[in-house]
Amino acid sequence: MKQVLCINLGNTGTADSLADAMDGWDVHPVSNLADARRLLRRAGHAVGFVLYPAHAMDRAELAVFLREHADVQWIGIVEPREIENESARQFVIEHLYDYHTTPIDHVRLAYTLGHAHGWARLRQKHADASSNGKADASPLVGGSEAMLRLRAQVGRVARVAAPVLIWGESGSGKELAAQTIHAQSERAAGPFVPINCGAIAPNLIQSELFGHERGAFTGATRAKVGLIESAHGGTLFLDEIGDLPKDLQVNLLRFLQEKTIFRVGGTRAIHVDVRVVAASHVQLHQAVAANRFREDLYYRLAVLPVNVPALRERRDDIVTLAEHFFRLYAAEKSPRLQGFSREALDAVLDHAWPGNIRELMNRVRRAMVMADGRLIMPEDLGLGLGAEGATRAATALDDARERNERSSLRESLDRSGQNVSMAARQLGISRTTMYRMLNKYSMRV
Ligand SMILES: Nc1ncnc2c1ncn2[C@@H]1O[C@H](COP(=O)(O)OP(=O)(O)OP(=O)(O)O)[C@@H](O)[C@H]1O
Repeated sequence: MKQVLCINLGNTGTADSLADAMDGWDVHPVSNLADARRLLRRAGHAVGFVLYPAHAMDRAELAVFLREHADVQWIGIVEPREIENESARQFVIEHLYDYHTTPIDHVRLAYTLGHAHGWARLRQKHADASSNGKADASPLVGGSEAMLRLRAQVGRVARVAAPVLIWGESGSGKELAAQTIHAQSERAAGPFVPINCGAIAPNLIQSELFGHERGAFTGATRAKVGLIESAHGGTLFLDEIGDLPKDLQVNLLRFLQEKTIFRVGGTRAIHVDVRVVAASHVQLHQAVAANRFREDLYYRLAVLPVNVPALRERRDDIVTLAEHFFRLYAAEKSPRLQGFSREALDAVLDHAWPGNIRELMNRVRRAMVMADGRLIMPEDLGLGLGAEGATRAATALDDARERNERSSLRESLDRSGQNVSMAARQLGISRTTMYRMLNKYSMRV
């Protein structure tokens, strides 16, 4: 049965009647956007219903969500009095494939849904064909549906100048997606300047980003161009934007609005022409809700949202990527080593990849050094599956993942003599991610 997502943020009744009346369709109702994201990632719906929300805040969040999932054909259900409203009309025009007013005529709605589904499939085939043709041009390896969608999304946002907000787990490829956006944009000949907002000491971040004038503070013996200025004509990649201290969030917002900066200790406004691509491993709207991130800055940055899926959500890519990294690091291997054994590939497919693509890359590199025969064996990858692998098939994916994550953490800590930095390196994740995971599982070092 074909599946249709139904987003209902607060309206009542209509969603249930849709679920009952749409013969031949499996209607998945959700009442919040976190569930909608989860379901979409899992089922990859081609079409969806959107019940036009009554509250402005819901509408703003929904608009961001719909832009993020513009590959889905959305059909709006709107009350007749709402459609008299210009903002509702604009919403429909910008985000929806079609709309119906209540009371719903289910026969007519079924026609629309059928058309929307056909249209979605046509667009998907077209996107597949064009991204296959350009496969060599994109550094984003992978042929899974999720990856094709990501490549198409990256290509689309590269063509426009608005800010991009990339969300994805640690090591999933956010920076590579940002680099690809830059390389495919008009600014490709300009600089790509990455900044990890979480890695710069709080007392230095202002002058690192905005630069400083000579004598601005003790030790400032000469003027310094900041990272934002050094990206002039190119793209500024603000990684882990959620870690930016709140006082600097104001400065960044001002820069995004006015396109000028002031160096620390300076009085001259300097015009800087950069495109901003930000990334975060935490859902920024949650940081907004918790008052850790400015709402106005969030909406400025999230004009074009891009989701990078976790590796476990695109399992079709795992072997392709493992083989890609094998070729990439071929110079480091012994000439005898030919590739992966069947068992090693099974182990790779069985692993939950908490550290995503970076972990896969590091494990393949490690295995290429450890292997002493013609083929990489499972133990060369250091995945430590064993009994867990056997029981895995019978358990829910999430449970299996949590157990794998725990045991990977424990093993790497044991191997590194409880040294967190070393263990994080072995797992191919950052220290921050490592601490987050230790915290999540209440593990102590
Ligand atoms: N689709 C892909 N194809 C090939 N290589 C990839 C792909 N995605 C990521 N990589 C590689 O995996 C590594 C990790 O990716 P990247 O640094 O972009 O992740 P990230 O999400 O920015 O990580 P972090 O959250 O830790 O900053 C990089 O070496 C990158 O080149």
